[in-house]
Amino acid sequence: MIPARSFALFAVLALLALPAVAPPFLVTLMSHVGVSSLVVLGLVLLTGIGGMMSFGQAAFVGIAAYTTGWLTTALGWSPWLGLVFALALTAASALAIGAITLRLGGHFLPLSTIAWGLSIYYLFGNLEPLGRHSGMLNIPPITLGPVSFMSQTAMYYLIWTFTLLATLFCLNLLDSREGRALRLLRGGAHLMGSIGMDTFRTRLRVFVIAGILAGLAGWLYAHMTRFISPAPFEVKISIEYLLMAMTGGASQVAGATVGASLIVLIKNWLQDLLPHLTDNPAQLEQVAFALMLILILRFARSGLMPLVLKLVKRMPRPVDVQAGLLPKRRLPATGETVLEVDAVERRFGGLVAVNKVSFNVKAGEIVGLIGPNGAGKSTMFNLITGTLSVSSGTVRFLGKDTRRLSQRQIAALGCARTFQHVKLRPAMSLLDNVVGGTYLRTQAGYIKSGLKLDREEEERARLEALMRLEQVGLAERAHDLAGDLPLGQQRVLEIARALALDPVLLILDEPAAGLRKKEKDALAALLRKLRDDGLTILIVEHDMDFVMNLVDRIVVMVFGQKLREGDPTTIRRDPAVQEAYLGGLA
Ligand SMILES: Nc1ncnc2c1ncn2[C@@H]1O[C@H](COP(=O)(O)OP(=O)(O)OP(=O)(O)O)[C@@H](O)[C@H]1O
Repeated sequence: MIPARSFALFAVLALLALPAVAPPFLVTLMSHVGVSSLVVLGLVLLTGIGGMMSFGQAAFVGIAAYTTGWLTTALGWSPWLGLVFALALTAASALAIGAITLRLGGHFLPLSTIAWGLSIYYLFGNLEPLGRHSGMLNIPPITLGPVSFMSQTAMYYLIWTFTLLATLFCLNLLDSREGRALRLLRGGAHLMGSIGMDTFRTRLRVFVIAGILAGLAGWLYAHMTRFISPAPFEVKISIEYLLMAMTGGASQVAGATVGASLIVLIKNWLQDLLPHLTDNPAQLEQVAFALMLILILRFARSGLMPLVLKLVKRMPRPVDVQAGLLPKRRLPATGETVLEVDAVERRFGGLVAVNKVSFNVKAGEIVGLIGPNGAGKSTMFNLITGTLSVSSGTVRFLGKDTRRLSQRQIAALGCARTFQHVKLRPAMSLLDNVVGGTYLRTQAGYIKSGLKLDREEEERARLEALMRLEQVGLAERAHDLAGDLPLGQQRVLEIARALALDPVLLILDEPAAGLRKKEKDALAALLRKLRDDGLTILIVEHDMDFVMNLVDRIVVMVFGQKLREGDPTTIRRDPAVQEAYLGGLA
């Protein structure tokens, strides 16, 4: 196995040496690979990692190519000014299109990408100043001071400089605060909202980044070929970009270059071969690509990167235990009211899941919310955390009416939660899952992260996560994948992530489910310690021994209504509660 850095260095050196040893046609072909890699890099972020399918990326390549083409030929501007305007226009188009279409769920989003991909393509072919279907000729080469990028070799080096820098930017980004938000997108809006991330904004930002990468490719393409027409920007070419992403391995940054190399080389080989076999080589080429797509979907959904990664040794980055700590919030004094639930009602159509329930939670206490299945406990949690809106009544958290606040705004006030059905990213490490919980306590944005200027803050966030893992007893497995933990331990991992928010109120939905006796005892000891340190805890749990020995106060719900409220001993003896539980508490 080769260390990852040596492998990457070898690949870069091979790219640098290629023009010296390879025939000119291969250099040109590899320039095309570099350009395509940029588009595919955007697709890796957007589709492979973010889970949003786009059949319209070629249109963004076209917007940039036509912008720089027109500015440099019709107005005689410098290609560098062309770059600025090309990227600005692609980013603005992506922002506008994304703002309208990214809220569409399921297959409506990919369908809409086909729609705008087609519209933009037809626009290119019908606008007189853009040369209609004949396109634009005589686009000038890029120059930089005395250097002209007229020759294929010079252009090759320029393209690969941009491609490698963009790859590095994306790698840095994915290992950062916003990159984690992007990697959590597939975990869903509830998971993201619970740790203060904004699903729509994250989707929109990655959509714009993918657009900008396609724009950069378009600018390079226009000044490399020095002629553009609508054909390379149609939906068919967008599908080829998707094929490249899937061939490489859609969730791996390096997969962009691997996939682009393979598909561009195969396409070139087919273009040489097919004219000997048929009178209609273009159509047969489409058939060959369609077949390849089907075979990849059937047999190698993760693409080629898993094979490449088998050759590479990747060590997890150790946590810097010397890094400083993240700022902590001031907790309310013991006894202050943290949560007020007042006559809260939630209806689902005709069903009243929560019916005029009222209770308070004070700072520094552990309150248990119990009741038989279907009593409305999880719904109550969802109302408190903003996952659901109340039908009537009020919820106040730290004195603030939360009815108009989003889930992430409530999380930002200091309300952290775990879920009845665990919401983690199984393919991310325990540490990465927990670092996600520090999102609201850190600030680095996309540019800072991509340029790796976020390291000090990032190390603090990682140390915070390690400390939370230590607190829940999972530090030794920090670099294992979350999906490798048994379900009970995954619940404990969710607690570590919630603690990373530095909350005032911790809301736990069945945290002891799936734990063994010793693990339950350790969890109870941890929760008591957290309470003694000033944290307020609200817990739903079916294990009555666990609850009764842990909590200070209990609220009992039955059929959506509050049945009783009191200390554990009183509640345990209450005949109405015993009846509701069919004797289970006796
Ligand atoms: N999104 C929803 N749409 C329709 N009905 C719902 C929805 N969520 C919950 N319910 C219904 O509301 C009632 C209360 O459900 P809830 O999950 O809050 O109960 P619970 O006390 O948490 O139960 P359990 O202990 O089994 O998790 C149930 O009848 C449930 O079917």
